[in-house]
This record gives sequence, structure tokens and C-alpha cells, in this order.
Amino acid sequence: MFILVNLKAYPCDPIEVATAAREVSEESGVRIAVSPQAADIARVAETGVETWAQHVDPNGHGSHTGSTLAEAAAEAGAEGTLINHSEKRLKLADIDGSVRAAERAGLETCVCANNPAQIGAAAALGPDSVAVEPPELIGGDVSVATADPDIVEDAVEAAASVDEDVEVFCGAGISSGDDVEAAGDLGATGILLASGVAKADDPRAALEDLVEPL
Ligand SMILES: O=C[C@H](O)COP(=O)(O)O
Repeated sequence: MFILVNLKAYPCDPIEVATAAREVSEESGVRIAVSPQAADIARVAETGVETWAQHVDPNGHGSHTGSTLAEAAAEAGAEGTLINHSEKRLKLADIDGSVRAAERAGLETCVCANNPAQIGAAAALGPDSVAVEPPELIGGDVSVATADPDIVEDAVEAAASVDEDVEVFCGAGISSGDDVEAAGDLGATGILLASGVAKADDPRAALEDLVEPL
């Protein structure tokens, strides 16, 4: 199971979370990555934790003010990137372009989507993984695996029917080891979570709880 911690724009200390994630990953043997703001990628990567960008744009170098280039994220130390997060939605052509840009830069890709139909479309673009997240459950207290287990199972089926090599992650409301275990039982091979760690009083304890059953 892969645990991907998205720090969004929460006012947490990215270095504290990254250091805790690296240590808990080393101690547990569970793959854990942290996805900070673009401006924090380099210093988060310096902690030694696997680091992901929250977004990359479809364009390369050129007259594109405000862009987050896949090449720049990779050079700063990112190993992967989210694309089309629920809070950073893109047009289909731009999702495709961002996946291609990330591939050129050597970044692992995870395309997010709201539901199984979108998961099928996302899988058709050939990312390494897709992540299903019902928007209404994001940031809440109830895990997607509890509130809507069908959406996870249907997403796994939708991705497999398009491309069996595309991994399926799930996210929204996940905050405990029990939630992670339940998601795994539904067929997810990764977890995308944010508030359960980024807003925790003790991020290290939250991470230890997440990996406890793994
Ligand atoms: O990127 C993470 C997801 O949007 C889930 O966020 P959450 O764990 O706060 O529900």
C-alpha cells in the first residue's frame, strides 16, 4: 500500500511532516510520499522523503507565466505528481498534456477523478495511477471506504477494464489505519490523504496509525 500525503495549502510545517513521513516509512517499510506546495518541493525533498508535486502544467519552457513545469518539479527533487486534483481541475486535453509533460520529466503520475466514469477516462490517458475522490467527502471525518465503498470497487473495475497496469488509489476522509485497511480490502493499492496528517496535532502519530495494520 502506498500512502501519499497531500499538504495542499494547509498551514503545517512541511519539513516536520516530511521528516516524520520519511522516518515512519523507514521504520514500517511502507512507501510514504509527501506532496507539498511547489515552492517547498526542494526543501521537502532534501529531508529524503519521496516527494510529489501537487500539479504540473501541460506546457514546457516558454512564455507561460505562472506555470509549474514538470521539468522544474523534477529538478527540485520531485519523483511524482498529482494531476487534476479535485481542487485543481483541468480540461481533458490539459490532463493528457500534463501526463505527457510529467512522463518527459521522469515523474510518476497519478490522475485524480471524482467517480468511476472519470476514472475510466483518466486511465485511458495512460498514467501510472488514478485516484478516486468523491469531492463531498474531501476534508471530512468519514472515510470514502466507509461512506461509499462501491465507488472504490467500481473505480478499480473501471480502471482495469481500460488498462490493468494502472494502479487505483482512493482518498477523502481517510485518517486511520482501519480506513487504510478497508480501502485495501476494496482493491485500492494506494491512499491519497491530506487533513488526517496535515491538520493533525501530531503528524508523526497520525502516520504511525495509518501504517499500523500494514
Ligand atoms: O489530496 C487529498 C484528498 O483531497 C483528500 O483530502 P482529505 O484527506 O483531507 O479528505
